[in-house]
Parts: sequence; C-alpha cells; structure tokens
Amino acid sequence: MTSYVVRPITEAERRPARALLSLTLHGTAASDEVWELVGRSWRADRKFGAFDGDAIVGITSSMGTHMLVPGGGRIPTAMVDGVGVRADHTRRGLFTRLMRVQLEDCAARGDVAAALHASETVIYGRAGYGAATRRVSVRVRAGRGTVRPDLPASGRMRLLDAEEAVSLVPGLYRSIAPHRPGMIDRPDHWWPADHDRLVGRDGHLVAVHSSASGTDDGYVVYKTEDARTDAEPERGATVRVRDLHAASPVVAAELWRYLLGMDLVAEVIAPALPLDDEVELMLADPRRCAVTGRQDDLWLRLVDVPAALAARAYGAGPPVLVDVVDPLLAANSGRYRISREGAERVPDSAGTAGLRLGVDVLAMLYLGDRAPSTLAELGRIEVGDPAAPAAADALFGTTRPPWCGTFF
Ligand SMILES: CC(=O)SCCNC(=O)CCNC(=O)[C@H](O)C(C)(C)COP(=O)(O)OP(=O)(O)OC[C@H]1O[C@@H](n2cnc3c(N)ncnc32)[C@H](O)[C@@H]1OP(=O)(O)O
Repeated sequence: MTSYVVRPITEAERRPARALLSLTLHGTAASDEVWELVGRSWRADRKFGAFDGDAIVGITSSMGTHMLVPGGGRIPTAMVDGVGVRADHTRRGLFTRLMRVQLEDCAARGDVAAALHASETVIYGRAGYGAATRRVSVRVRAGRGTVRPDLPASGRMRLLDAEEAVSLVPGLYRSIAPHRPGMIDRPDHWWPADHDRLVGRDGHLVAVHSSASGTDDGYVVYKTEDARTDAEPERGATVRVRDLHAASPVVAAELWRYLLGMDLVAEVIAPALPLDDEVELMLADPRRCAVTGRQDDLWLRLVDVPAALAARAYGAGPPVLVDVVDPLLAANSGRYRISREGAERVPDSAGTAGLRLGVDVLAMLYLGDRAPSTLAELGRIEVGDPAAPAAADALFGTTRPPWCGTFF
C-alpha cells in the first residue's frame, strides 16, 4: 500500500508539477519556449503536491485575488487554477486530501472564498463548492451590416501588435472591470500564461476600441481559423473570442461590429458570455445569433461563511434565519440571521431556522445566480418556515446575473 505525502511544493518542483497538471488534463508538458511565460504564472506559493516517494502524482494550485460580491464589496479569494491526480493514482483519496489541505491553507491566509472552473461538474461539490455563475456560448453569422445600422457608431478600432497587447490590456481590464458580482481582479502573475502567451505565441489578436475623445474603453482578444479548402474556397473563417470587455453596451456593439465585419469571416463564436448578454439586441437580424450552450461557469467555495455573508448586500425582504452545514470546515456550521441590514451569526437557540442548507448550496445563491425558492422546491434546501424561501429570494436576489469573465 503506497503511503503518500501531501505537502507544499518547492521552487524546484514547479515545472514537474505543471507537467503533471498538463498530463492529467491530457495536454503536453510546456516546451522551454512556452515555459518561459507559463512559468512566470506558475509560482511555488499556494501549491500543494501529493508525492509517491520523489514523484509528484497529485497537485492543487491557487492564486490570491479579490472577487466582487453583490453590493460592490470585494472578498479575498483563492483562484484555484490547477487540480489533478495522475491516472495511475486516482480514486485513492488524494484529491480529497489535497482539497482539505488547500482549504485549510486558504482559511489560514484569510481567504473568504475559493473559486474555480471545473473540468467536470461531479468533482467539487464534495469539497463544498457550488456552481455560482453560469455562462452562455453564442455563434453569430458574420457579414457587413450585421450590427444594427442605427446603433450609434462612435470612436475607432485599432489592432495592437503583440508587445502593445501585453503592455496595454492589463490596465484596460482594470479600468473596465470588475463591475458585476463574480468578476475578479486579475493578479499580475495571471497574465503571462493566460494572455501574454496567447498573443505572443498562440496567434491571438487584440483589437481595442477608443472613444471619440481618444480614451480606450473596450477590447477583444480573439483568434481566427481559416476554414477555406480547395473544395470550399468560399467558406469563411471562424473567429473565436477569448476575452471581451467593454465599458458600455454601445462599446460592446462596436467590438462586435468589428468582429462581424471583417473580410472573409463566416462566423464569430463567443464561448463565455454572461447569461443576460445583449449580442442579439445589437443585430439587425437577431436570429443570426444562436445560443449554442449554457453551462456552469465559476464554482465557489465559501471558506469563511460569516465573513462572506457579512461582505455582501441584501435586498428588501423580511429577515430569515439560515442554518449552514459545512462538514469540511466545521467552524462555518451554525445559524445566521440574514436581513436587509446585513448578516450576523446568532446562537443556535435563536428562534427556528427558516432554511437549512449545505455550504455548497449557499455558494449557488451567494452571488445571486440561483433563487433560494427554486433550490428549496428541488429539495436542495430544507424549509423550516414556509415563508422563508420567498423572503430569501428577495434578500439574495440581484438585478443582473453574476459572471466571472476570466478564465483560469
Ligand atoms: C480547477 C481545475 O483544475 S479542474 C481540473 C480537475 N482535474 C481533472 O479533471 C483532471 C483529471 N482528473 C483527475 O485528475 C482526478 O480524477 C480528480 C482530481 C478529478 C480526482 O482525484 P482522485 O484522487 O481520484 O479523487 P479521490 O480519490 O479523492 O475521490 C474522492 C471521491 O470523488 C469521486 N470522484 C473523483 N473524481 C471523480 C470523477 N471524475 N467523476 C466521478 N467521481 C469522482 C471518487 O469516486 C471518490 O468518491 P467516494 O468518496 O464516494 O469514494
């Protein structure tokens, strides 16, 4: 029986740990050229490995940042950016051990939440994560005049070279986002692997919109794939949007006008837009836009439930007593009073709980994505007071659905 050691990785183990992650995700280890950028994002800090002797066979990794919550507050958040166990060591409890060590480390650092994009939906619920934001994928048939001609055209678009794309976009992202719950600050070391590498080595392009007064107010990172063949020379290219942020819907429309109006382009695919995205409202013929998918996006784990509940704002609704159950981080389990004025922990003897729910389910309603009443009807929340689900809907509901808008 193998006895594994779970511990922080050392500086020298960074590259093998990254190669392991790639292996578990069926990718290939970074070449020296790619590692030059990826390595800058892959710090030893906040990484835990599971070791079989000297060999690293499991990894979990995160970066520290802040996430916007309803009401405009920001909570310290761990962006969990890499989890994997080597195929010949799975189903022996290594993931379970790695999650526990990572969450304890997050709690010790003062992270109020941890967040990730899951490769599969069945994995993270057992560690207390819940799907907290969703995204839609759209495909728009391209062509000039696709964007409504009456939409006011303003400012201009310009294409950046790779060097400008590396130096300009981080500041532009900071000036435009985050503006809705679920969005995060992008740490400095997020950029080398997830932006610089794409624009420098992977053929992604960046187009920036500036207003009539010359202020940059939107950008899109995209890649084109030429689909023309000898048999189908008229077939246009596909444009894949990687990252699009705009200071207003009018600026977003200008970015779409640019993408859809490029020569030799047949379609534009954007795989990670907010649930309430307005692309079809920008089009002369809304049916040129097909929603091709809708799925979970950010999975959230409330590490410090009292701090998380206190950090967000609540809508107008009668107060509700909520019992939270957290088998992994037991300090979170207990009774909370949520009201328009805020949230506070109360003794278990204080009244009767209106709702009782797991910490994973709390994550699903924390940013406003899911209505407590729906989760109660589907048996995910126990109801102690029949008036509580509607009251919780009013308290937790937000005007716009949450969205992350950053892949990590
Ligand atoms: C943020 C990100 O990085 S997302 C990327 C996540 N990584 C991957 O998808 C890479 C491929 N998969 C893997 O590396 C591994 O299978 C992991 C990390 C998902 C799971 O690692 P393991 O060490 O096998 O998990 P562990 O043995 O702790 O399993 C715990 C429980 O989860 C279950 N489980 C684990 N993975 C899966 C899965 N993919 N599907 C269904 N159940 C699973 C196990 O059966 C076990 O259940 P039990 O407690 O009822 O017995």
